[in-house]
This record gives sequence, C-alpha cells and structure tokens, in this order.
Amino acid sequence: MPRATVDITPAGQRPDEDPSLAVRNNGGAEPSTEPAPPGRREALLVLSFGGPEGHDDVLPFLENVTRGRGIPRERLEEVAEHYHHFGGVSPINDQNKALIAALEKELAAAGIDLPVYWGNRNWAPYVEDAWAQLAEDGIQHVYVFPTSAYASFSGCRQYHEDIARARVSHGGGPTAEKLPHYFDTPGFVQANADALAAALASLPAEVRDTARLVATAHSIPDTMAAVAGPQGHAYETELLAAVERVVAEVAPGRPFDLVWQSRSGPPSVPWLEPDVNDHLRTLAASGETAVVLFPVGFISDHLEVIWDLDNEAKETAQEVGLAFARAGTAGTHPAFVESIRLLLEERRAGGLPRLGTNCPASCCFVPPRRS
Ligand SMILES: CC1=C(CCC(=O)O)c2cc3nc(cc4[nH]c(cc5[nH]c(cc1n2)c(C)c5CCC(=O)O)c(CCC(=O)O)c4C)C(CCC(=O)O)=C3C
Ligand SMILES: [Fe+2]
Repeated sequence: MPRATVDITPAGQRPDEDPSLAVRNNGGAEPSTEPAPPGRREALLVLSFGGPEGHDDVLPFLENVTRGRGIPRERLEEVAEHYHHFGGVSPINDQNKALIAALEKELAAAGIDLPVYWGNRNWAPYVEDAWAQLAEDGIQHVYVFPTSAYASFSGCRQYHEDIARARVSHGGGPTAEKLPHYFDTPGFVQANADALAAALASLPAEVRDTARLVATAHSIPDTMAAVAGPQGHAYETELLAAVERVVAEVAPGRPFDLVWQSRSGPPSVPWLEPDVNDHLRTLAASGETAVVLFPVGFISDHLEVIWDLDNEAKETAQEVGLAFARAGTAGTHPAFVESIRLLLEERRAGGLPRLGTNCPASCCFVPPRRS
C-alpha cells in the first residue's frame, strides 16, 4: 500500500524514523523543496566553530580543532599565544550570543515562533549537547545556520559533518537541513558594504579616495580549494562574488584585491596565496599609500580577525608606510540578521534556494590525515 503523506510526526516516533521525512531530508542535511509540514515542531540552530573561555581551555580547544589535520605543534603553540593575549578567551562566543539575541528579536518581530539553539564544533556548548536538548524539547526538524557564508570543507562540509555526528551521537533526534550559503544575500553584502564605507571614512581625507581596497578571507590548502563546491574552487568564486558586490555598493569601479590570511599547516603544503602581509609589502613597493582591509571571509570579528589583521597586518602596514584601516564584519548588522530570517522563511516555504547554494554530498571532501 502506498503510504500517505505524513504531515506531523506521530507522538513517540522519532522524526528520522518517518520515511517521508527521511526522503525529504535525505536522512541529514539536504534542503527540502517541500513546504514545512504544518504542526512540525521546528527550531533554528546556530552552528559555530567554538572558542576557549579561559587560559586552561586554550590547548584542549586547539587539540579539538586540529585533531587529525596535520597541524605542526609549533603552530599550535603560536596560536595559543594569540589566545593568551586575550586572557585565553575567544571573542567568538560573545559574538555568537549577540547574533542569537538579534535573531530571536528579528524572528519575534516578524511573528515567527521558532526557538533558537546554539552548538559548536570545537568547544562548549557542543553541537552534540545542543542536539540532545533539541530532542528533549521535542523539536522534530532543525534549520542549521552555520557561522560561515561560503563553500569549502572548513566552511561548509565540516558543518554538515558536525550535524551528522550530533545525530549519530544522539541516535537520531530531529531531522536537519543546513541553510544555503549566504555570501550573496543582500543583507550580508549591505553589512559588509556599510563596514567598508565606515573604514574608508576613518582614513585621513588625503588618502580616502585612493586607498587600496583589500578583501581578506581565511587561506585554505590548495587541495581543499580545488574540491570546494561541485565544480571545484567554489570558495574563491563565492568570495569573489561577495567582494564584487560589496565594492559595487561602496565604490563602483574601484580596483580591489582578494587575498588570504591566517594560513597554518606545514610550509611544504601549498595554501591559497598571496598572504595579506606579503600583499601589503607588494602594494607599498608599487607606490600605494593606504589600504583598507575588509575581512569579508568571516562573519564576526573573532580572534583570527582581531589578531591576524589588527595586530599582524597592521604592523606590516606600518613597517612599509601604508596608512591602514580595517573594516568590521557583518556581526549583528540589522540587514544581515534580516537576510538570515528571509533565508529561513524561504526554506520553510519550501522554495528552491534562490540565494547561494548548498553543497551536495559529493563535494568539498578532504580526508583527515592519518598520523
Ligand atoms: C575557511 C576557514 C574558516 C572560515 C569558515 C568558518 O568560520 O568556519 C575558519 C574559521 C575559523 N578558524 C578559527 C580558528 C582556527 N582555525 C584553525 C585551523 C584552520 N582553519 C582553516 C580554515 C578556516 N577557518 C583551516 C583549513 C585550518 C587548518 C586545519 C584544518 O584543516 O582544519 C585553527 C588551528 C590553529 C591554526 O593553525 O590556526 C584555529 C585555532 C576560528 C575561531 C576563531 C576564534 O576563536 O575567535 C574560526 C571562526
Ligand atoms: Fe580556521
């Protein structure tokens, strides 16, 4: 007998045991093109990287981050120092709390009754614990908002894997879908554009119109870039698309660069180049007098932004005589928060994802190193 469409998961049945839901969700993190079944209990999960909360958290956190990924011990010790400069506390946790508070307000104002949860990959609150809570609270389906806007193993697939791991750790729990990449949503672009305009305005008047616009994003290994997105190189392609949109808003036609920051891994492994510091030296040597860095690759001013740009890159700029300003990230900009709500509403309505993409299962895979 053909099975009728089930709109509401019967009480006592785990949603992932309902075959109709399993098909819609491909058992995991694939977006559905069906509207959300009426009555289904849903939530939004902000899924992030995690960061230490104090001195003693730093090394265990870094070990979580780099497990199986072949990062040299010396690099870990160096990065630990960056965290220790801030008392071992990453700013990312407060930034995520602020984003969650802004999202709760945004949803409430739009009359959307949807609880917001928080889970991380590398530090408490862990996504596994968030999953247990979601299940305990009777949530049947969760929309996952990852704190990365782009394709790539680190920014996309690894978040899919976090969801899968959390579901396995709980033996099920809610079905899930990761929201599409949002680098090209109007609100993300607007937030970055406003930040870039403010940074430009902070420069001395005589260099404001000529300062070089330099976008930055986290470097990734060349091999990871090559397999990002179904056609490969989606990380760079999506970044370039975001940067073009931001520059078109702020200073149409003005030249810009997209360069890379925060590389790690052994020097023998090629990562995306040029590094932002090398690029600043090149710009100075070619006669530029001022730069504005805008870290469009990140959504908040976390440690890799405030250390690698506000300390290291700024020092490089001073060394080579470039006037320097650094734009903020999207953070809790109202337009960005609104775009997240619109993405969520679009998914709940079952529309095909208009904005951005979501990675299918076949891309972005980078196997862990066996040591
Ligand atoms: C693409 C990308 C994003 C953006 C997408 C996203 O946001 O997810 C990102 C974000 C972040 N990266 C962060 C921190 C770290 N990343 C590391 C290591 C690595 N990142 C990589 C890539 C990315 N990283 C890669 C390819 C590695 C090598 C190891 C591996 O192959 O996986 C390491 C290890 C030490 C080191 O070598 O730096 C740390 C401590 C934090 C938290 C900052 C805070 O605490 O405020 C955030 C938001
Ligand atoms: Fe990273």
